[in-house]
Formats: sequence, structure tokens, C-alpha cells
Amino acid sequence: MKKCNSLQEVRDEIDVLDQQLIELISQRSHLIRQAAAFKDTIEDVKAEDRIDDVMQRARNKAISLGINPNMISDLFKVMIDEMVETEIAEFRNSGKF
Ligand SMILES: O=C(O)C(=O)C[C@]1(C(=O)O)C=C[C@@H](O)C=C1
Repeated sequence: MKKCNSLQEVRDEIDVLDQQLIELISQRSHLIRQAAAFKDTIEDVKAEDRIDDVMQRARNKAISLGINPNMISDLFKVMIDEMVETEIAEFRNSGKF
């Protein structure tokens, strides 16, 4: 991690990371839309076991990096809840439901 020499430099670095985070979330969101095409039922779309795996992996990664796993769980919950809704809408629009 870069050592910054001023508050402005810290903020500039944060701004860059925030943009990258949003780009990554956007990429994830586009993949979710594709996932619906490979599913046959609403249970497949919800994929509760997969959500548990994703959440556990995210928590483990947070712990390994020394950040609060509960914060990551909260962020992922908001993100995945929204993406599941998107995927359900995509699934319905595909006419399979
Ligand atoms: O892995 C899937 O089946 C997905 O559709 C992706 C994803 C996710 O956000 O990671 C989204 C919806 C499902 O509830 C499970 C996981």
C-alpha cells in the first residue's frame, strides 16, 4: 500500500479506489444478468447455498486482510440482495417463469 504524504493524496487515492470498486460491482452486476439464462427454476435463481458460499468466502478474505468481516458481510448482503432481485427480473423477462 502506497505511503501518502498529505490528506489530499490520501483522498485522491481513495477516489481512485472508489471508482475501481464501482467498476468491479458493475462487472459483477452484468455477470448476474447472464446467470439467469443458465437457470431453469426460481430456486435455481435464488441459489441459497451459493450465496452462503459467497458470503463465507468474502468473510474469510476480510479476516485474512485484517478488516472487519461483519462490514464485508453487510456490504455483500446489500449487493447480493439487489443482484438477486435483478436476476429474478431477468429470469421473469426471459419467459421461463
Ligand atoms: O451463482 C449464481 O448462481 C448467481 O446467480 C450469482 C449470485 C451472486 O450474486 O453471487 C446471485 C444470485 C444467486 O442467489 C446466487 C449467487
